[in-house]
Amino acid sequence: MAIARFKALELAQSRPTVPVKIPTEKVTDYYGSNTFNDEVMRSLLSPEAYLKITNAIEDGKKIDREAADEVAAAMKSWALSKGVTHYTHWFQPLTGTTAEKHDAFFDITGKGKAVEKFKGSALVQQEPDASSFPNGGIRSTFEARGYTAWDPSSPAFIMENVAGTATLCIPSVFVSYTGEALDYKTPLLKSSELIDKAATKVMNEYFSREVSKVSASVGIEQEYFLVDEALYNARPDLMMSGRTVFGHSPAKGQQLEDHYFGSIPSRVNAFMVDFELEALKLGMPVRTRHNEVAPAQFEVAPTFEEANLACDHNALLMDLMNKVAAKHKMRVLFHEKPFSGINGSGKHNNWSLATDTGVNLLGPSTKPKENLRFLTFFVNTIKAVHDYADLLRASIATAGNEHRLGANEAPPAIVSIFIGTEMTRVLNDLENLSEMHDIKLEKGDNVYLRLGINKIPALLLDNTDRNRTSPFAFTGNKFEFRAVGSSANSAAPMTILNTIVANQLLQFREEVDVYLEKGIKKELAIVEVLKKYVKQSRKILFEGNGYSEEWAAEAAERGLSNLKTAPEALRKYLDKSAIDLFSKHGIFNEIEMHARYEIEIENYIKKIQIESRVVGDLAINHIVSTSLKYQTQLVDNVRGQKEIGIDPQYYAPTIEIIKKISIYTAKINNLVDEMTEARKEANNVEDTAERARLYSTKVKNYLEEIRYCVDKLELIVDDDEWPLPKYRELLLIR
Ligand SMILES: NC(=O)CC[C@H](N)C(=O)O
Repeated sequence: MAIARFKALELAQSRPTVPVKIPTEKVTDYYGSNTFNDEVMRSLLSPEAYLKITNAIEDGKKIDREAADEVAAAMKSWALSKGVTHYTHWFQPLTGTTAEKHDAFFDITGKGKAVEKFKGSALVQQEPDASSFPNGGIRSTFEARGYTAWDPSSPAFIMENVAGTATLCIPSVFVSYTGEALDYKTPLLKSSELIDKAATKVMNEYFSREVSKVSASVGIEQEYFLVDEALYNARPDLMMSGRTVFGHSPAKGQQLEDHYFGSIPSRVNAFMVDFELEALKLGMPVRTRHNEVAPAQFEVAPTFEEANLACDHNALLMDLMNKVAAKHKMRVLFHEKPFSGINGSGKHNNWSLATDTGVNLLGPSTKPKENLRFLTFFVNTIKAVHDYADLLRASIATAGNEHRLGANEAPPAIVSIFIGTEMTRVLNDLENLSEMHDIKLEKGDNVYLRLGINKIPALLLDNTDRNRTSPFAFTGNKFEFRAVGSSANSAAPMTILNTIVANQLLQFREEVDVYLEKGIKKELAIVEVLKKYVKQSRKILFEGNGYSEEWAAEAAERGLSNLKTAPEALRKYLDKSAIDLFSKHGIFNEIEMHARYEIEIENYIKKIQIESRVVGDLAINHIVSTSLKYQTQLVDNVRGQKEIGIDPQYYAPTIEIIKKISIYTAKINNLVDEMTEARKEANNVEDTAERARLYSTKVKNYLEEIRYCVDKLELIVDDDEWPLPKYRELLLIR
């Protein structure tokens, strides 16, 4: 009997729901209580220091040494009062997880006495050894220095550790000794500044002088799977690669559509309540929880926040979920496709632009003037996505997402935009407007009426259609970038989106200004440029089924890219147009672009390499060995039947099973050998792009072929002997 599997099953089934201590106070009383927030700063800092730090938060102004010392002292006393013993610069290196190195607050004086110490200099900058973080060839190991620097715009927070201790975490950027970014946050901050400048200029010149800041906001829906810890531990593939490399689909998967929004199982509910509680204390506005489409799949969604904060919070939330799940004897799977054949997990990024005067620039309005503003930002976003679709595709390209894209409500690899029937009609009307110079305005004429812009209906959110096969969908007052994978750091795609839209807005201004210089009325000039953009961007708009073969053919005809594999997509980072765009705006220099490409491509190779090794090991040690043992039992059985004179027609089917086992096990043995050879061949290739190509084609194909044989054996071999928890067992979470 497959002892480990059945033990795990028994354990999983007998687990009690872990009780959660619910605070007696209201959420509003403890929301953000573990953050060094505005209220805390106001109460602990001198008015001068408070002003300096708020300027730094809002306008990115530098903080002088004196103020930094004061903030550090305040942070320290606040943290100590909450039982914190250590502090760390908390950053997001390009590994995809968060990093922290804890230092104690106490120091030893010359006389050997312990004193509490935390200076402004330690708050502002730290110098971790950077040599073990991915750098894409920027630094050689002998020049290992890297710096982390405090990002005052994201509040410091207290992370409670399982052992009952707590650490003060200071959100930071991470750069190399020579100044290149080695993290996700640095370019995101730069892109936020860029889009602020570009959008504010457009607002000030054409729509409102009052606006002094525009921020990109993001609401990040996080999908994930939960698996019982014992079952997880009995699946080496989950442990090592984050996904199941084998597993026959269960008789009942998601086909009855009875899980989505269904009642949440009690253990899961306790887990959700528990991590949300911690998240709320950390100032994360988590508001929504529900069952997702696939069995054992769930979602958590906070309301939107400023992009940098939203991305920090999402990275922190994932970390928190992992920690809290351990308490509940569960594991969170953030992989994009942990189970084949059912829904994968995305991280839908709901992106918009908001002014400091409280206006959502992607929100349509009933007022004609405001609608022209809405159309300006709406159409410019479409144009940006049209022009730089490949970069958006590159920004979500990973080994995990490659498994997800193209099926089960995840978008395909072709980037297109869905805007719904209402907005399609509005853009059609806009495009069909007569030439601007044909519009003769009489004195007292209403320009909006003449342009037909007054007619845009206020779109009701509920009215907007949904299209789950679209990678980039307008959902009434924001764009939802659905293609982002569930394990991704959102800062990467958001950096790209901010940059391309900012670049587009700057271009828009130049084009409108040409008309203005000719003395043409502002509204007409704006409409004329938007009209042109709609015409130019037509091919990216698609309302139909993104999975259909017709769409792939039509997209090709339209000239849209269909970058099926991650290596093909990542290569777009090295196009001249991409390097020019990012260096022009100071987001990435050429060295950084190459480094990011190298890191992503290496990561891709390593992931497939790990999967391939896991497949090889499991197939031989677990599957083939078990199958052959079972086959021997069948052979003995047939021999016995023969011996006692049973009519051969009755054991002929058993002989068929014996033959099938021989066929599949032999095939697996051969395929595993060939796959190992393919890996060797790929590993010998110096050029990373070519190596990645070999992994994404040759090596990866073997994974599927081997899986096919293993899944067939799963249907034949005695259930009592099957070593790996089956899909129906893994997916049954209570
Ligand atoms: N209901 C949904 O939105 C499903 C989304 C899907 N899980 C994805 O991969 O993105």
